[in-house]
Amino acid sequence: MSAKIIDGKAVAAKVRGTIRKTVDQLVAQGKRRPGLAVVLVGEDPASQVYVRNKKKACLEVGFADFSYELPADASEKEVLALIDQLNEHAEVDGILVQLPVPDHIDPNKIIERIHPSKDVDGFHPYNMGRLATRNPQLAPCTPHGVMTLLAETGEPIRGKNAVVVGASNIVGVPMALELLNARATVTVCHSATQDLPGKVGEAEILVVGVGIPEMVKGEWIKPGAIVIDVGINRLDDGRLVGDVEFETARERAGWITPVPGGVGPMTIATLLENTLTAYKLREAME
Ligand SMILES: Nc1nc(=O)c2c([nH]1)NC[C@@H]1CN(c3ccc(C(=O)N[C@@H](CCC(=O)O)C(=O)O)cc3)C=[N+]21
Repeated sequence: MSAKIIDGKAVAAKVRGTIRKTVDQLVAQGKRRPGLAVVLVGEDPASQVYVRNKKKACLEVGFADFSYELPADASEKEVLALIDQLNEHAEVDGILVQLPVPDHIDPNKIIERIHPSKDVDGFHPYNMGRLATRNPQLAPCTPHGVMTLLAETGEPIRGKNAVVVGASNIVGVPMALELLNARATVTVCHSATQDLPGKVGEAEILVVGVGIPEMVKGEWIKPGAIVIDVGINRLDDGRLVGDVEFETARERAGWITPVPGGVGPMTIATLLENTLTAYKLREAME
């Protein structure tokens, strides 16, 4: 058996098309465009690529782009002052500070300074709390994008054994909450987990986000499982691979996401969805 491929690039393009239509309608009604501010501190080459992709997607759907590039030695105070300014900015609906930030800046301070109604990353404790209490407003983009990909398979989630490998604030934990809210039975594995292969082997839905190239082996996977690979690892030879050993995993899985072209493009499409949600929230308040 060979798994069906979940084409994240295609699903993301479809989502962008829907957003584009909504924006066109807003503009036709004489309303302003949704606005997204992406803030990059420093010159990390990978971050520069991601930020460029976000700006491109933002313009493609007709959003206004308010982007800022600060030098690597910008102080925490300066970044916080910029966030204060963007929190007040009438035409900015979403604020995203690209992570990681340089070492002299505390990422938690940055995340908590963004007003929750403009927190399109969904990283603020307010938005994480809303997700944890089953009343999500702006949910973290990668896990929410994964839910869109799962919906695309047409396979039910309710009652399934879901295993999340990785327990980070931005992927594993919100992913577990999303799956729990969809009524899966959720196991979260991390670096202290015993018998990872055994746990993975019980997954009917497997989501892996650890940042270790090809760490989950194909032979661990339950035949027919849905495998979602959140990892994006650049190898020394330039190849881009996920956290799952793709070629062996696809022999056993029922569905699988590729890297690249799987979860990555969906994360950006979900960021645009969140920006539109933030716009609607603010417009209703005004
Ligand atoms: N505040 C913040 N929010 C983020 O959402 C955030 C962040 N910081 N820091 C870094 C990570 C990483 N991330 C990606 C988004 C899209 C792709 C993506 O589109 N990848 C393509 C191409 C990858 C490539 O060619 O390098 C793919 O997988 O097909 C990848 C990675 C968002 N992040």
